[in-house]
Amino acid sequence: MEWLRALDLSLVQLLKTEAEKAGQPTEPLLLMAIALASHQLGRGHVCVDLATMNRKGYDALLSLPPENEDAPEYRLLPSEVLLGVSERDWADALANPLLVADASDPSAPENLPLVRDGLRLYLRRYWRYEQTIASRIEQRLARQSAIQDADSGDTRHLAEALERLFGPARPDAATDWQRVACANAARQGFSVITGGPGTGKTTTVVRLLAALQHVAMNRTNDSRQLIIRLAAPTGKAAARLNESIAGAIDNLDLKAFGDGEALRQAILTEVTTLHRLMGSIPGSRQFRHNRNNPLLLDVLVVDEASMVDVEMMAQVLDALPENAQLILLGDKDQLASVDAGAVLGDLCQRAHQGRYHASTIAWLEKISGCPIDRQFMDDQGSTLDQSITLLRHSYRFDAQSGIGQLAQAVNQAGTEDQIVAPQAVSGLFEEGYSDIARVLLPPRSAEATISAHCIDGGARYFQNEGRERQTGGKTIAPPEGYAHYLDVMKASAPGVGASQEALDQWAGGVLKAHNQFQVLCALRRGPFGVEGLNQLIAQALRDRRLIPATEGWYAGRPVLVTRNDYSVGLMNGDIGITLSLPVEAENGQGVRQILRVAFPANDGSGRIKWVLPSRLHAVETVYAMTVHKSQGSEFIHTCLVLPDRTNPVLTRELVYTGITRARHWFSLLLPDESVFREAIGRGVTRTSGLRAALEK
Ligand SMILES: Nc1ncnc2c1ncn2[C@@H]1O[C@H](COP(=O)(O)OP(=O)(O)OP(=O)(O)O)[C@@H](O)[C@H]1O
Repeated sequence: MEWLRALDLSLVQLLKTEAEKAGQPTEPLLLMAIALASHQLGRGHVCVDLATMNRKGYDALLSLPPENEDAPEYRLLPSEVLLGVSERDWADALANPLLVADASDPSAPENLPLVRDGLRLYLRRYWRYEQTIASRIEQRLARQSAIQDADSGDTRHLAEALERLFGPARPDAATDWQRVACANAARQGFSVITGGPGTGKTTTVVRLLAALQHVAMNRTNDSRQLIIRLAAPTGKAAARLNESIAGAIDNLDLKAFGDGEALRQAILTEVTTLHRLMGSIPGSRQFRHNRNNPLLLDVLVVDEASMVDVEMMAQVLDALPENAQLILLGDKDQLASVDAGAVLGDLCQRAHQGRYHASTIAWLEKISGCPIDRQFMDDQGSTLDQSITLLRHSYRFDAQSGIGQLAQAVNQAGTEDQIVAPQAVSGLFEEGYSDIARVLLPPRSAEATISAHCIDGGARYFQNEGRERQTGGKTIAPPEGYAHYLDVMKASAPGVGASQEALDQWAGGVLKAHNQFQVLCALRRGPFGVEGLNQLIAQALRDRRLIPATEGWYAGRPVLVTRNDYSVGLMNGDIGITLSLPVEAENGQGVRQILRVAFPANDGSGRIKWVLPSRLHAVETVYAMTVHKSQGSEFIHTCLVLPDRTNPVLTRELVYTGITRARHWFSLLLPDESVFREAIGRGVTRTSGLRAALEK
């Protein structure tokens, strides 16, 4: 069983030895279950659901074969090894009191390495994370707030704030889900606001914060300003939110509030990363803030929550003060976290159905002033369902936007009810949208086609070569490729003795130009993976003399930080560009060039952080990056390259996440159309018991 990792096998060996030492024999089937639980964790599943083991398609759920293009043909796949093993057999094998605790048995020891819940088998640590998340969310949902009483002073102030922020109520108009989301999130200690790109999550949260501050600052007996903190899982996502929040706060019309400017100041908040917020301790999985040392805040907003794994989510929930409010923002349809769990996806599984109780609808209609269609009513809905609001209208992508249409169609393709057939999604590329293009790579000249596209942006593949495109009254510049930032870098390079300000301005311009284009791909290895594409694109740039013919560090090299590095203040996912600065030679004769890597400071200030290449230990060249790594980022022109063969990594969520990284242009490069169709027909199912735990 070559598909098991060394890590899985050593865990099995360790537990087998321990059990044998204690005189408890271990059944081969139990060892297999442990190996599978460990293997699945490595693939992002919080546990293994043994009840699904013999089902068709299980090998794919196990992500087999793995993404390595050269993966050997396995002699025996799990479905073959386990042929004929029944649920009864698994249940018998798990009955091992030395290794496996039964979650339904309150007297089971709390130090056993494994926990079973029915036929779901967990490594204990992950079981604990899931339980912590479920119980902390439940506690928050059970807490009554004054706002839930429709006649309280707080509720009157909330309705008043919504009216001032959104205008007079219009019970005859279509539902304004942003307004409903504000009301819904304000009424409880835990809430989720989810929606696709441009549906107004940031706009909504800024209004929500203004409404919450207005309520808090107008309490008669305990008036005070709330301590609000905003956080995102990566530095890049935090930086993007910092920018969009600052813009949304500036644009907020607060004239209707007597104390408008004070309110604006009260919601001005810097976005930080979750790691910084929690106080990471070098070399430890623990944070300074935990249950015994809670965070000092009243409201915590976590953006890009789809990227938060179970471990981080459990630690954040544990460190929240009891009375604080937690608001998760994110796109439920995006790829889940790199590490185990799919918390946002699990929580929002039924978001599109609403499932609001009649009492919830009555309250929301009264406070928000918006009518809510009865199709969203269901008295059988869970308490969790009441806390979730889905924003359903994209303000960024209108009906003319191919990116918006494509993202929506991909999302709906291959779902149980097959709203859109995968073929119909491919058909969108032929329907005359000006912002999307598909390039079928000819087998003999695939490399040359990719190279040319990445250098000049492939405007020729877009309608009217991408010229004179108007959106929202603005003209959009045609799509660029990597030649653009390299041109900007050379054309605006400062001379010797340039001031720090001039250098920063130059670097800022180059970084902005670099953000015009990014190649994304699904895999790491192979000619269509990060490694192959990085080499191909770098070579093409060298051949055109756009970058020097040197390996290692050179002017123009874009790098991606792959690990948080607190000593230089860089976070996983940060992108910097290597620049060559002219300095006077020490002997005063002539000029020499020194290399520095310029990163955006990522604090919304627009400042530049200059780092010596030798101080960067975990970076890689980033002409191409995986879609996974691109989460939380956005590029003006995003180019997604798919491989020539299908692979379990290629899923609907991956394609959707890739498309939604594009702001104005999206191009899809692929050797084989069927790979795209198969990818969007395959959804990611991450096994977890979170939803079940919350609905018990
Ligand atoms: N109610 C609205 N009316 C008009 N324009 C709006 C409204 N809500 C949002 N917008 C505009 O739509 C764009 C996207 O909004 P916003 O950035 O809040 O969305 P988002 O969901 O946070 O996007 P992202 O995909 O970046 O996460 C912005 O330009 C914003 O000004």
